[in-house]
Amino acid sequence: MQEMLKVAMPKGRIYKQAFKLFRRAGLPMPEDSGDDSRRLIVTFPEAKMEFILAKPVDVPTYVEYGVADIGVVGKDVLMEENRDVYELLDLGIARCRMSVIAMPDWQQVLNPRVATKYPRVASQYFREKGQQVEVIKLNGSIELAPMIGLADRIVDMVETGQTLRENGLVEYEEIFPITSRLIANRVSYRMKNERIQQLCDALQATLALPEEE
Ligand SMILES: Nc1ncnc2c1ncn2[C@@H]1O[C@H](COP(=O)(O)OP(=O)(O)OP(=O)(O)O)[C@@H](O)[C@H]1O
Ligand SMILES: O=P(O)(O)OC[C@H]1O[C@H](OP(=O)(O)OP(=O)(O)O)[C@H](O)[C@@H]1O
Repeated sequence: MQEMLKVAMPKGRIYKQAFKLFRRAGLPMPEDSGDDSRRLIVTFPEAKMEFILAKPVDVPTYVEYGVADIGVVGKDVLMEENRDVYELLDLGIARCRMSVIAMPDWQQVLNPRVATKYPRVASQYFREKGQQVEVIKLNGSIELAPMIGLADRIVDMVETGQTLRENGLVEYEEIFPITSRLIANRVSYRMKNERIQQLCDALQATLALPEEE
Protein backbone atom coordinates (compact mmCIF):
# COMPACT_ATOMS: atom_id res chain seq x y z
CA MET A 1 0.00 0.00 0.00
CA GLN A 2 1.24 3.48 -0.86
CA GLU A 3 2.11 5.72 2.05
CA MET A 4 0.88 9.29 2.48
CA LEU A 5 3.06 11.94 0.82
CA LYS A 6 3.14 15.29 2.64
CA VAL A 7 3.36 18.22 0.26
CA ALA A 8 4.08 21.81 1.34
CA MET A 9 2.02 23.96 -1.00
CA PRO A 10 2.25 27.75 -1.11
CA LYS A 11 -0.99 29.60 -0.60
CA GLY A 12 -1.49 32.40 -3.09
CA ARG A 13 -0.69 32.71 -6.76
CA ILE A 14 1.22 29.40 -7.14
CA TYR A 15 -1.41 27.15 -5.57
CA LYS A 16 -3.99 27.03 -8.35
CA GLN A 17 -1.37 26.48 -11.05
CA ALA A 18 0.38 23.74 -9.08
CA PHE A 19 -2.93 22.04 -8.34
CA LYS A 20 -3.85 22.09 -12.01
CA LEU A 21 -0.48 20.62 -12.95
CA PHE A 22 -0.81 17.80 -10.42
CA ARG A 23 -4.26 16.97 -11.84
CA ARG A 24 -2.94 17.03 -15.40
CA ALA A 25 -0.24 14.62 -14.28
CA GLY A 26 -3.03 12.15 -13.51
CA LEU A 27 -3.28 12.45 -9.73
CA PRO A 28 -6.82 11.63 -8.59
CA MET A 29 -7.83 15.00 -7.17
CA PRO A 30 -11.11 16.90 -7.32
CA GLU A 31 -11.62 19.53 -10.01
CA ASP A 32 -12.03 22.28 -7.43
CA SER A 33 -8.68 23.18 -5.87
CA GLY A 34 -10.49 24.52 -2.81
CA ASP A 35 -8.22 27.56 -2.79
CA ASP A 36 -10.91 29.77 -1.26
CA SER A 37 -11.12 27.60 1.85
CA ARG A 38 -9.45 28.51 5.16
CA ARG A 39 -8.29 24.96 5.81
CA LEU A 40 -4.55 24.61 6.30
CA ILE A 41 -4.23 20.85 5.83
CA VAL A 42 -6.10 19.22 2.98
CA THR A 43 -6.01 15.47 2.43
CA PHE A 44 -6.54 13.75 -0.90
CA PRO A 45 -7.05 10.11 0.15
CA GLU A 46 -7.23 8.73 -3.38
CA ALA A 47 -3.98 10.40 -4.38
CA LYS A 48 -2.47 9.47 -0.99
CA MET A 49 -1.37 13.04 -0.53
CA GLU A 50 -1.70 15.63 2.18
CA PHE A 51 -1.25 19.30 1.28
CA ILE A 52 0.17 21.57 3.97
CA LEU A 53 -0.90 25.05 2.90
CA ALA A 54 1.94 27.35 3.86
CA LYS A 55 3.08 30.90 3.33
CA PRO A 56 5.29 30.69 0.20
CA VAL A 57 8.45 31.81 2.00
CA ASP A 58 8.03 29.03 4.61
CA VAL A 59 7.80 26.12 2.15
CA PRO A 60 11.58 25.34 2.11
CA THR A 61 11.60 25.41 5.94
CA TYR A 62 8.85 22.77 6.22
CA VAL A 63 10.65 20.64 3.67
CA GLU A 64 14.11 20.99 5.25
CA TYR A 65 12.73 19.95 8.65
CA GLY A 66 10.92 16.99 7.09
CA VAL A 67 7.40 17.89 8.22
CA ALA A 68 6.70 17.91 4.48
CA ASP A 69 8.31 15.32 2.17
CA ILE A 70 8.18 17.56 -0.86
CA GLY A 71 7.12 21.11 -1.68
CA VAL A 72 6.40 23.57 -4.45
CA VAL A 73 8.23 26.89 -4.30
CA GLY A 74 9.37 29.79 -6.48
CA LYS A 75 13.06 29.88 -7.44
CA ASP A 76 13.15 33.37 -5.85
CA VAL A 77 12.26 31.94 -2.42
CA LEU A 78 14.58 28.97 -2.91
CA MET A 79 17.54 31.28 -3.61
CA GLU A 80 16.71 33.60 -0.74
CA GLU A 81 16.02 30.96 1.91
CA ASN A 82 19.00 28.78 0.90
CA ARG A 83 17.63 25.74 2.76
CA ASP A 84 19.14 22.27 2.70
CA VAL A 85 16.68 20.60 0.30
CA TYR A 86 16.85 18.82 -3.05
CA GLU A 87 15.58 20.75 -6.07
CA LEU A 88 13.99 18.04 -8.21
CA LEU A 89 12.11 19.64 -11.06
CA ASP A 90 11.34 22.93 -12.79
CA LEU A 91 7.54 23.03 -12.94
CA GLY A 92 7.51 25.97 -15.36
CA ILE A 93 4.63 27.68 -13.54
CA ALA A 94 4.37 31.17 -11.94
CA ARG A 95 6.93 32.49 -14.40
CA CYS A 96 8.47 35.90 -13.72
CA ARG A 97 11.96 37.35 -13.24
CA MET A 98 14.09 38.95 -10.56
CA SER A 99 15.34 42.33 -11.71
CA VAL A 100 17.08 45.53 -10.72
CA ILE A 101 14.62 48.43 -10.99
CA ALA A 102 14.98 52.19 -10.58
CA MET A 103 13.49 55.54 -11.53
CA PRO A 104 14.35 56.57 -15.14
CA ASP A 105 16.56 59.43 -13.88
CA TRP A 106 18.49 57.16 -11.55
CA GLN A 107 22.18 58.01 -11.17
CA GLN A 108 25.10 56.06 -9.77
CA VAL A 109 25.96 57.33 -6.28
CA LEU A 110 28.47 56.24 -3.65
CA ASN A 111 27.05 53.50 -1.35
CA PRO A 112 23.57 53.41 -2.92
CA ARG A 113 20.61 52.00 -1.01
CA VAL A 114 18.81 49.01 -2.45
CA ALA A 115 15.39 48.00 -1.09
CA THR A 116 14.15 44.45 -1.50
CA LYS A 117 12.20 41.52 -0.12
CA TYR A 118 15.25 39.41 -1.07
CA PRO A 119 18.28 40.71 0.90
CA ARG A 120 20.41 37.60 0.31
CA VAL A 121 19.81 37.62 -3.45
CA ALA A 122 20.42 41.38 -3.69
CA SER A 123 23.59 41.32 -1.54
CA GLN A 124 25.06 38.46 -3.54
CA TYR A 125 24.23 40.13 -6.86
CA PHE A 126 25.92 43.44 -5.97
CA ARG A 127 28.85 41.70 -4.26
CA GLU A 128 29.53 39.74 -7.44
CA LYS A 129 29.43 43.02 -9.39
CA GLY A 130 31.95 44.49 -6.95
CA GLN A 131 29.50 47.22 -5.95
CA GLN A 132 29.09 48.26 -2.35
CA VAL A 133 25.44 48.87 -1.48
CA GLU A 134 23.29 49.18 1.62
CA VAL A 135 20.47 46.65 1.43
CA ILE A 136 17.17 47.59 3.09
CA LYS A 137 14.71 44.75 3.70
CA LEU A 138 11.05 45.52 2.97
CA ASN A 139 8.10 43.12 2.98
CA GLY A 140 5.95 44.31 0.09
CA SER A 141 5.10 47.21 -2.24
CA ILE A 142 8.85 47.41 -2.88
CA GLU A 143 8.28 49.76 -5.83
CA LEU A 144 7.44 52.53 -3.36
CA ALA A 145 11.06 52.75 -2.19
CA PRO A 146 12.62 54.57 -5.19
CA MET A 147 9.46 56.65 -5.69
CA ILE A 148 9.58 58.18 -2.24
CA GLY A 149 13.35 58.32 -1.81
CA LEU A 150 13.96 55.40 0.54
CA ALA A 151 16.27 53.68 -1.93
CA ASP A 152 18.06 54.36 -5.21
CA ARG A 153 17.24 51.00 -6.69
CA ILE A 154 15.18 47.94 -5.83
CA VAL A 155 15.56 44.23 -6.49
CA ASP A 156 12.12 42.77 -7.12
CA MET A 157 10.03 40.55 -9.32
CA VAL A 158 8.64 41.57 -12.68
CA GLU A 159 5.95 39.56 -14.41
CA THR A 160 3.89 41.61 -16.86
CA GLY A 161 5.68 44.89 -16.12
CA GLN A 162 2.38 46.54 -15.22
CA THR A 163 3.50 47.59 -11.73
CA LEU A 164 6.58 49.26 -13.21
CA ARG A 165 4.63 51.07 -15.95
CA GLU A 166 1.95 52.32 -13.57
CA ASN A 167 4.57 53.73 -11.22
CA GLY A 168 6.98 55.18 -13.80
CA LEU A 169 9.83 52.79 -13.00
CA VAL A 170 12.36 51.16 -15.32
CA GLU A 171 13.79 47.64 -15.32
CA TYR A 172 17.57 47.96 -15.64
CA GLU A 173 18.78 44.39 -15.54
CA GLU A 174 17.37 40.91 -15.16
CA ILE A 175 19.16 38.96 -12.44
CA PHE A 176 17.58 35.54 -13.08
CA PRO A 177 14.37 34.05 -14.46
CA ILE A 178 11.91 32.55 -11.96
CA THR A 179 9.59 29.55 -12.13
CA SER A 180 8.27 27.27 -9.40
CA ARG A 181 10.28 24.20 -8.46
CA LEU A 182 9.50 20.83 -6.90
CA ILE A 183 11.74 20.32 -3.89
CA ALA A 184 12.24 17.37 -1.55
CA ASN A 185 13.46 16.66 1.94
CA ARG A 186 16.76 14.76 1.75
CA VAL A 187 15.66 11.87 4.00
CA SER A 188 12.17 11.58 2.43
CA TYR A 189 13.80 11.45 -0.98
CA ARG A 190 15.65 8.31 0.10
CA MET A 191 12.88 6.72 2.19
CA LYS A 192 10.03 7.45 -0.22
CA ASN A 193 12.14 7.39 -3.34
CA GLU A 194 9.87 5.31 -5.54
CA ARG A 195 6.84 7.41 -4.66
CA ILE A 196 8.59 10.74 -5.20
CA GLN A 197 10.27 9.57 -8.39
CA GLN A 198 6.93 8.38 -9.78
CA LEU A 199 5.42 11.80 -9.15
CA CYS A 200 8.43 13.52 -10.72
CA ASP A 201 8.18 11.34 -13.82
CA ALA A 202 4.45 11.97 -14.16
CA LEU A 203 4.94 15.72 -13.79
CA GLN A 204 7.83 15.74 -16.24
CA ALA A 205 5.81 13.81 -18.84
CA THR A 206 2.94 16.29 -18.42
CA LEU A 207 5.26 19.26 -18.80
CA ALA A 208 6.47 17.88 -22.12
CA LEU A 209 2.90 17.92 -23.50
CA PRO A 210 1.31 21.04 -25.02
CA GLU A 211 -0.99 22.66 -22.48
CA GLU A 212 -4.70 22.10 -23.15
CA GLU A 213 -7.12 25.04 -22.94
N1 LIG B 1 3.95 38.85 -10.50
C1 LIG B 1 4.50 38.11 -9.56
N2 LIG B 1 4.91 38.69 -8.45
C2 LIG B 1 5.41 37.98 -7.45
N3 LIG B 1 5.61 36.67 -7.48
C3 LIG B 1 5.26 36.04 -8.55
C4 LIG B 1 4.68 36.71 -9.63
N4 LIG B 1 4.42 35.82 -10.54
C5 LIG B 1 4.81 34.67 -10.04
N5 LIG B 1 5.33 34.78 -8.81
C6 LIG B 1 5.82 33.67 -7.95
O1 LIG B 1 4.82 33.39 -6.98
C7 LIG B 1 5.41 33.21 -5.69
C8 LIG B 1 4.41 33.50 -4.61
O2 LIG B 1 3.92 34.78 -4.75
P1 LIG B 1 2.72 35.29 -3.85
O3 LIG B 1 2.46 36.70 -4.27
O4 LIG B 1 1.64 34.28 -3.87
O5 LIG B 1 3.34 35.21 -2.43
P2 LIG B 1 4.05 36.24 -1.48
O6 LIG B 1 3.92 37.61 -2.02
O7 LIG B 1 5.43 35.71 -1.21
O8 LIG B 1 3.21 35.93 -0.21
P3 LIG B 1 2.34 36.81 0.70
O9 LIG B 1 1.49 37.65 -0.23
O10 LIG B 1 1.56 35.79 1.45
O11 LIG B 1 3.34 37.58 1.49
C9 LIG B 1 6.66 34.05 -5.72
O12 LIG B 1 7.59 33.56 -4.79
C10 LIG B 1 7.12 33.88 -7.17
O13 LIG B 1 7.89 32.71 -7.29
O1 LIG C 1 5.11 42.82 -13.38
P1 LIG C 1 3.82 42.66 -12.67
O2 LIG C 1 2.87 41.75 -13.39
O3 LIG C 1 3.18 43.96 -12.32
O4 LIG C 1 4.12 41.86 -11.29
C1 LIG C 1 5.14 42.26 -10.42
C2 LIG C 1 4.63 42.67 -9.07
O5 LIG C 1 4.02 41.54 -8.42
C3 LIG C 1 4.66 41.34 -7.16
O6 LIG C 1 3.99 41.97 -6.15
P2 LIG C 1 2.83 41.30 -5.32
O7 LIG C 1 1.58 41.33 -6.10
O8 LIG C 1 3.27 39.94 -4.83
O9 LIG C 1 2.68 42.28 -4.12
P3 LIG C 1 3.74 42.75 -3.02
O10 LIG C 1 4.05 44.15 -3.38
O11 LIG C 1 2.99 42.63 -1.75
O12 LIG C 1 4.95 41.86 -3.07
C4 LIG C 1 6.04 41.93 -7.33
O13 LIG C 1 6.63 42.26 -6.09
C5 LIG C 1 5.77 43.14 -8.20
O14 LIG C 1 5.37 44.23 -7.44
